[in-house]
Amino acid sequence: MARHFSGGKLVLASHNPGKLREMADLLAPHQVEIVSAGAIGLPEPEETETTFIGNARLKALAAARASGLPAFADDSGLEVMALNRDPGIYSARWAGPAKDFGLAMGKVLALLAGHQDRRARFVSALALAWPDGHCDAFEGDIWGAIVDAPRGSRGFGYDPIFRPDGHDVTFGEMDPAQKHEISHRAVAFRKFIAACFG
Ligand SMILES: O=c1nc[nH]c2c1ncn2[C@H]1C[C@H](O)[C@@H](COP(=O)(O)OP(=O)(O)OP(=O)(O)O)O1
Ligand SMILES: [Mg+2]
Repeated sequence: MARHFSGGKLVLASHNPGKLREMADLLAPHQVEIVSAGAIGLPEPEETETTFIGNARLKALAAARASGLPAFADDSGLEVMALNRDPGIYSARWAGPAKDFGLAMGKVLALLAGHQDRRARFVSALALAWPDGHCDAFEGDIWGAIVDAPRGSRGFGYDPIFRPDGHDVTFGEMDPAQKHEISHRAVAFRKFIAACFG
């Protein structure tokens, strides 16, 4: 059984501004007072686990223990089928220390050159952890294709090269409200809300 969140402060254990914005948007309809990990001086932990769920738990638990408050983390990434699911859990690291996603997207496109199979999926693992070490985690995904060149400047990260199945536009071109309806993060978020707020 997942532990219920019954209001009060929640630490958003992420240092990625694009993700923090999406997490805050998704939480907006619920009774939550959010504070970001950066705002209360928490460091960015090293992501040493080998799965999205593992790293989401690690980030949420580190923030909950350090702050004494419940903490919510997302670990996510892009899996490209023809690249043996790379960059996967290394999606942030492919952008290098400068967090240059132009570089990371260029790398994906260069490695995919000549491949027929453009299938890819975004994955999001969300974890809610408590200072006593209790933690619940939820995963969501969305399938799509890698386009030939980046399109659009909305969203963040790899959004301009990912076109979700059933749509003509990339996440970089899509209205943020529509991305919030269908994204990997939205799918995981619905499971989280049903289990922890329902
Ligand atoms: O909706 C998305 N649209 C585009 N790109 C995305 C998305 N979701 C994850 N991604 C890519 C970029 C991100 O940098 C990486 C996650 O890596 P990940 O370690 O979970 O996050 P992060 O290091 O950026 O911030 P933090 O760990 O502080 O939450 O995958
Ligand atoms: Mg990270």
